[in-house]
Amino acid sequence: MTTIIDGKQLAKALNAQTKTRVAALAAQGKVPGLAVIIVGTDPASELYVRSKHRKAGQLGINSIVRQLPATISQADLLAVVRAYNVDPTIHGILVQSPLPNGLDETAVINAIDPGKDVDGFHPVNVGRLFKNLPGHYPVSCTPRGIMTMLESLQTPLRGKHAVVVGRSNIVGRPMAAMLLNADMSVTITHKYGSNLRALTTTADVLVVATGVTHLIKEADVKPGAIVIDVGMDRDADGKLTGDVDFDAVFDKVHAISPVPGGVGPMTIATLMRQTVDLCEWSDELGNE
Ligand SMILES: Nc1nc(=O)c2c([nH]1)NC[C@@H]1CN(c3ccc(C(=O)N[C@@H](CCC(=O)O)C(=O)O)cc3)C=[N+]21
Repeated sequence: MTTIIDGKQLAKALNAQTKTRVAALAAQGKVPGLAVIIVGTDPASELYVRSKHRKAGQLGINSIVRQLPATISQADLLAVVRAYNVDPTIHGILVQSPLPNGLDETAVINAIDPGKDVDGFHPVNVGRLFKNLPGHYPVSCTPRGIMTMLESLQTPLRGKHAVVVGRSNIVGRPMAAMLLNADMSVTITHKYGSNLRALTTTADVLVVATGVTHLIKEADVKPGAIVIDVGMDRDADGKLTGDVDFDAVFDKVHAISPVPGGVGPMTIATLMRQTVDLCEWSDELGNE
């Protein structure tokens, strides 16, 4: 029997824990604060930002959405970020990606206080993750949520082989680091890999984040594998689907995450969790 890794259900459980932690902080007079900066009016970005804002409200997190015009200058955008850096009511700052053309996303990420970097995109936090440093720091929410999904299976990861298909800064690279930190052997490839199938068929854990609809078919997976689909693609009918042909691989694998209802809800739940983490850590991180 194949296990469907139900991201919606896992997100619900995680959000319940987060809500309890928010209540405990409230008893100390603390309210976690999240500032979401969105530049321009891209409908998909507005949709994501709205769902984060709604979830934060449900959990008792103080979420501020700051929508700025696409015509804003780089200097003015940096000034907005810096103002949140020194705002004691804000514990997490998120700049919705992608930024409109003409704005330098790297410079904006670099301007975020690493102690308020709720996306885990700042190079200081990326460096900590890649060095597997001890201590408290934020990491990228999608791969952190995927680690929670893998833990829910209660299958030992140590010594097993993970293959990550995708090398983005948001998913592929930090995912590989987290799996390596979990004592797995890790192979990173991407949609240009000419030997893709030779690699993916050796994966005990296969994480696919390419944006290529149904890139992974039945012949591309190892029997009994755990498959995590990070794709958010539209099929010919405009329906949301993943990078894995779910129906084709289903009977062959041990466990698989669906799209929708898999990684997406866990990304948002992990963002909420990490906002509360940053609030709890704020004394030691020196931003209060
Ligand atoms: N600074 C920044 N941080 C982000 O975390 C970030 C970002 N920029 N830019 C865009 C991506 C995308 N993203 C998603 C989160 C949840 C779902 C999600 O919950 N999806 C639902 C389906 C939603 C639908 O039906 O369209 C699901 O998979 O079940 C999707 C996409 C966060 N992102």
